[in-house]
Parts: sequence; structure tokens; C-alpha cells
Amino acid sequence: MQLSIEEVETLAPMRVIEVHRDRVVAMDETQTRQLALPGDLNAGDIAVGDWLLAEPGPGRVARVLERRSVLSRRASGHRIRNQLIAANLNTLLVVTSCNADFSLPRLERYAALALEGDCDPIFIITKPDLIEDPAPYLAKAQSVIQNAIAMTLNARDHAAVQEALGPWCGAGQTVALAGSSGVGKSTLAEALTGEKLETADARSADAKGRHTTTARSLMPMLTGGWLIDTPGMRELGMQDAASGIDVVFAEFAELAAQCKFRDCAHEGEPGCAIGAAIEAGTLDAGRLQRWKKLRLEDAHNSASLAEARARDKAFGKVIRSTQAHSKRRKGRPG
Ligand SMILES: Nc1nc2c(ncn2[C@@H]2O[C@H](COP(=O)(O)OP(=O)(O)OP(=O)(O)O)[C@@H](O)[C@H]2O)c(=O)[nH]1
Ligand SMILES: [Zn+2]
Repeated sequence: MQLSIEEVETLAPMRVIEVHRDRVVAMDETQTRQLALPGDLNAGDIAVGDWLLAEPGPGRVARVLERRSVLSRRASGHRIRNQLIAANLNTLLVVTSCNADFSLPRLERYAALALEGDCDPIFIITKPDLIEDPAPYLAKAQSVIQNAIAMTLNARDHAAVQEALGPWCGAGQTVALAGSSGVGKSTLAEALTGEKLETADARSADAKGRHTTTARSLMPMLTGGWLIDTPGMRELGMQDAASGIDVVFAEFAELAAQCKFRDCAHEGEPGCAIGAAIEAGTLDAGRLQRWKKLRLEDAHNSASLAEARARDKAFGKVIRSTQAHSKRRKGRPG
């Protein structure tokens, strides 16, 4: 059960629009509030888009409500962690353009990330107005997943954007834009919200390239829904996405179950069902290579994550025993 009667009477459901180290900013229909975090809750456990219950008075988070979906990525930097990017997204708008940016592996990667987080990807191919025939790009995007939804869209044409994306951006729906720099995410966001956003150049970044602004991250769209735009959204990586990868590459994942050996690497082993399908021409060899590459990358990232967790745990033990040791020493007389 999501809410008890007592909770409904005393606590207010609000949606998170900003996450800071020691507090969150959340809003409901009438107001925006700063909420402190209770001792057992870390800022890292809350994402923009989360629904929570707020205590009355000075304002503190009582608890975070169960999510319908959550996007996460491998955190950048030295220590490997999983970082929450956005919660309760219905649709991830994966944006690419009809030019050198277009990359099938990249679309597959975004699709995997979205599906891993229980959110549906749709593919938007911008800048069709700049080339003669965008159809081949569209066809490629449609091949990324079964029943893929893909469209070409001039991001500068606000009316066309609202009309084309309306079905995913209405009341009660939350979307986010993902894609490389310059593909038209800000332009699409402006068409959807009616507000001009900061561009990448204007967004301040520190010497390490980290974005330091936390501009408003959850914005109402003209079509009635909500748009999440956070710096993390723009730097999506890949992690713990194995099941998402297997949804995107369903034809391989399903056939792999028929290989003779359970741990078949599909590298020419006897009885390899995938090898047989490639030879028969029913599966695409290029896609097989991309599937293997993504799985390897994901396995590597997941392994390093597990290692990092184990290391942190061991390190924590050392710290605690050192502290206990020095306390005992300090407690000693003389
Ligand atoms: N002709 C045309 N230009 C477009 C289209 N979409 C975006 N542009 C232009 O491409 C440039 C980059 O677009 P942005 O919306 O800033 O791209 P972005 O993805 O937000 O880039 P970052 O902020 O770097 O992540 C701008 O000059 C846009 O006006 C389109 O569909 N057609
Ligand atoms: Zn095999």
C-alpha cells in the first residue's frame, strides 16, 4: 500500500524538483517547499521526479513513495557508484539528428538504459529540414527495438513538435530528453515548455566539466505533462543494464537459450544457435557484435561496481576499527 489513512491526513504528497546535498525542493499544485532530509535518508537516494510525503511545519521529508520507473547511470569520477538521474518517467525521448551524430549503437544504448529503468524510449530524429531525404535515418531508428516508435521532427517548428509529441506529453505524463550535445534537446524543450532554456555554453561548468548549476529540473509542458531536464540526463552512461540490453537485442537473448552450452560465448562453439542463425542469414552479424560489446561493457561496469562496494565496505571496517582503537587509547589514563 502506498499511503495509509493517517498519512493522507497529516502528510502532503509533493514532487521533487531539485535535489541538493542536505535537502530537496518539492512542489504541489499550490506551492514549492524546501524540505530537510531525515537522518536515514541520503540525497543520493532521491531523484528529480520522485513523489514523497512531506511533514507539516518547517518541512521535512517523511518518506519517498514507490517509483514507477527510475533512470540511473554509472556516476562519473573516481569512485564507482550508481547515480539516480530521474524518477517516474513514462517516456524517454531519445534525440538524434540526420547527420554525423546519428549512431545506431548510441540509440541502442539509450533504449537499453530506458528499458532497464522501466521507461519507454521513443526516437526523435531532428534536423530533417537540412537534408534531402531523412527516410533512411528513420528506417534505421525503427530497427532499434521491436515496435520502435520513431519520427523525424524539425525541433524549431514548435507547433509540429507539440502535435507530434502530444500523445506522450499530456497530463499525468513525465518525459525527459536524452541525446548528444547539439542534436536539439534544448530546442525541443523550448517547444514543449514555451520557455527558453540555458544552452550548454551558458550552463556553467567547473574545471572538471561538471555542471554546477541546478536550474529548475522539472518543468510543466504546454501539453499538460512534465519535462525533466537535469545535467545528469545529458551525460547518460551505461550500467547494470543487462536486462535492458536483452530487451533491445531480444532476438539474440532469446536464441541464446537454445545454444548447446549454457555459457556459450557465441564465438564458433559447437551447437551455437546464434552462430547458426548468422550463417543462415536470419540474424545480423553487425548487431551481434554490438550486442556482445554492450554486454561486455555492462559486465565490466557492474563488476567494477561490485568491487568498489566491497572495497568501500572493507575500508569502512578499517576506519571504524581505527576509530575504536584510538577511542580506547584516548580513554586510557595517563
Ligand atoms: N534546422 C534545424 N535546426 C535545428 C533543429 N533542431 C535543433 N536545431 C539547431 O541546432 C542547434 C543546437 O540545438 P540545441 O537545442 O541547442 O541542442 P542541444 O541538444 O540542446 O545541445 P546541448 O545544449 O549542447 O546539449 C541550435 O542552433 C538549434 O536551433 C532542427 O530540427 N532543424
Ligand atoms: Zn551460442
